[in-house]
Amino acid sequence: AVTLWARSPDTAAEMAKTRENKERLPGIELPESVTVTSDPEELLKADTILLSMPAQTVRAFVESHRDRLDGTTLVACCKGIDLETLTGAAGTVAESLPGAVPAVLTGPSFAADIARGLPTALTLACARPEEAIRLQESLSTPCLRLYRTSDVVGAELGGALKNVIAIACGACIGKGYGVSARAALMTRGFAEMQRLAAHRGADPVTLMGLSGFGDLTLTCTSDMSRNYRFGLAWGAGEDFDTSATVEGVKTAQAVARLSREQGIDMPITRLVADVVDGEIDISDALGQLLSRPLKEE
Ligand SMILES: NC(=O)C1=CN([C@@H]2O[C@H](COP(=O)(O)OP(=O)(O)OC[C@H]3O[C@@H](n4cnc5c(N)ncnc54)[C@H](OP(=O)(O)O)[C@@H]3O)[C@@H](O)[C@H]2O)C=CC1
Ligand SMILES: O=C(CO)COP(=O)(O)O
Repeated sequence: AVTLWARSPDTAAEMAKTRENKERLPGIELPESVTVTSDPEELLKADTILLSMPAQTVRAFVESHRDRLDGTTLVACCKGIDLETLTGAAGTVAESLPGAVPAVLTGPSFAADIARGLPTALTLACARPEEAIRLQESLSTPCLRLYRTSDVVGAELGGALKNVIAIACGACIGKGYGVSARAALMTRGFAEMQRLAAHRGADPVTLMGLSGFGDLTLTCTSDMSRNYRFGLAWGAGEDFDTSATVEGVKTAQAVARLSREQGIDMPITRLVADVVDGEIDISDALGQLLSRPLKEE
């Protein structure tokens, strides 16, 4: 049985009545088998909980429901790095809930595509082999093919870091710099992702898979992506809906801090953070990238 827990009783009641989330996923009917609730005690009944919320909200959520979540398998579906602790959601779960099993579900996928039953392939990461197999089997469907890895750190970082590069790519296109420049940003952005992941002990192979290269490709080239669209609007000097979840903004700030503190070369990510912080504009950021000393690839 699947239960959809919403934090707001009004939202849960509306979804239970209309079988739709008009704000978040309009036009998609909830399957009959899904029960909707806002009762936190329902969390106690679950053997597996998928955390589908913005990355910056996970820590407070986990802490406020600590007693209801400890001992459960928690699958992080969010893609971001916590601005205060500089960890991803699985890292937050591991630190806050010693009895829980952290896992990650990530990879190239728009919610609207999955909800429509379009074919999708994702990465399921869990350090415990038996639990990884259980999750892979129970979350796969005829349209949703899950690949398995034990590299939680690598899977989590790929999904978080690509959002920052997607903002840069959107800005590049929005500013009119062209698709060749975007290909350069994607490739050199991927090099930054690999560098940080290696520093964190991730397997480079994970980054080359769905959760890294796969999601980078999707997010940097599709205007279904909020991170990419945010960058597009930024580059074009247009307004963007501030209520939209654009994970790459805070993740850029978090990762820029991490790269400075740990001495990891991540020029694109740092410049996205500088532009977010209003320290430089996009043309200056490009100028800085192009004027760096020439080096080996
Ligand atoms: N949308 C997509 O296509 C994909 C999204 N993701 C990732 O999933 C994560 C969530 O994104 P998405 O669902 O699109 O974002 P949305 O902004 O559409 O929805 C956020 C959800 O989180 C809930 N929420 C917000 N704050 C809290 C909180 N403090 N405690 C509990 N629940 C909260 C919201 O509830 P409420 O409605 O009450 O505000 C809502 O249900 C992000 O990290 C994103 O990168 C990953 C792959 C695809
Ligand atoms: O992660 C995603 C696609 O895999 C969703 O991207 P956005 O959060 O940029 O919309």
